[in-house]
Amino acid sequence: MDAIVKNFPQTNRDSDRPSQQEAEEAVRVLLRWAGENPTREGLIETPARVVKSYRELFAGYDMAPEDVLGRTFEEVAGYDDMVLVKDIPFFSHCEHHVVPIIGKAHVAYMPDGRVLGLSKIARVVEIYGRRLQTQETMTAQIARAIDDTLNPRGVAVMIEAEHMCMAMRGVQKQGSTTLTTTFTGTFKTEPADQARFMTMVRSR
Ligand SMILES: Nc1nc2c(ncn2[C@@H]2O[C@H](COP(=O)(O)OP(=O)(O)OP(=O)(O)O)[C@@H](O)[C@H]2O)c(=O)[nH]1
Ligand SMILES: [Zn+2]
Repeated sequence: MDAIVKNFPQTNRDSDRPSQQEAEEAVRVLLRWAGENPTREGLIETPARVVKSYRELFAGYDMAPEDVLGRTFEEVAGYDDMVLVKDIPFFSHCEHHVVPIIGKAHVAYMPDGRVLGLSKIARVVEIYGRRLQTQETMTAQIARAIDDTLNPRGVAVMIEAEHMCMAMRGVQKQGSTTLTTTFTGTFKTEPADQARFMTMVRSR
């Protein structure tokens, strides 16, 4: 088993993937399941468009967080306080219904000599967002990826999101927000650091 599959068990190798033709046929079956006629003019190209958009919406299976987190900087004039990137918007899909999750991630860490390029934090959110998810898993995965690659003194991740599977179907509650947090290191052991993270996330 290669390292990527071991560390990121959701990651599917190309050899496990069905052919484009098989994927398009599956879309035709679902269109028929929904009550449609996939041979009508407006739907002829739809299976090809859907499978193409799946590669984009689920592009996170082809990316590994350690690739984007590998590059770090040490020259920060001794800066060793919290770095927080907040309000990172993301779209994901819930693994139960394959329906969108729409939310924002707030990600902070306490550097230990090294810092990350700021865009790399947003890229990690992208990688995990573009997979089938539960919000809890995604929150923990972002924290763990930064912890493992940067070895900071602590990581704090908060995600706030609306689950369309709760809004458009099922219980049909629009506008409810789910909040999840993962704290490691100093954010876990020092209540003051955790409180400062919360205050900074909430400040406008
Ligand atoms: N914990 C957690 N649950 C989620 C997430 N996304 C969706 N769910 C829930 O997953 C559950 C799946 O429940 P099931 O009873 O197996 O499926 P269901 O019959 O479609 O459930 P309903 O949504 O209640 O109609 C639902 O309660 C969803 O709200 C998530 O990110 N985290
Ligand atoms: Zn769902």
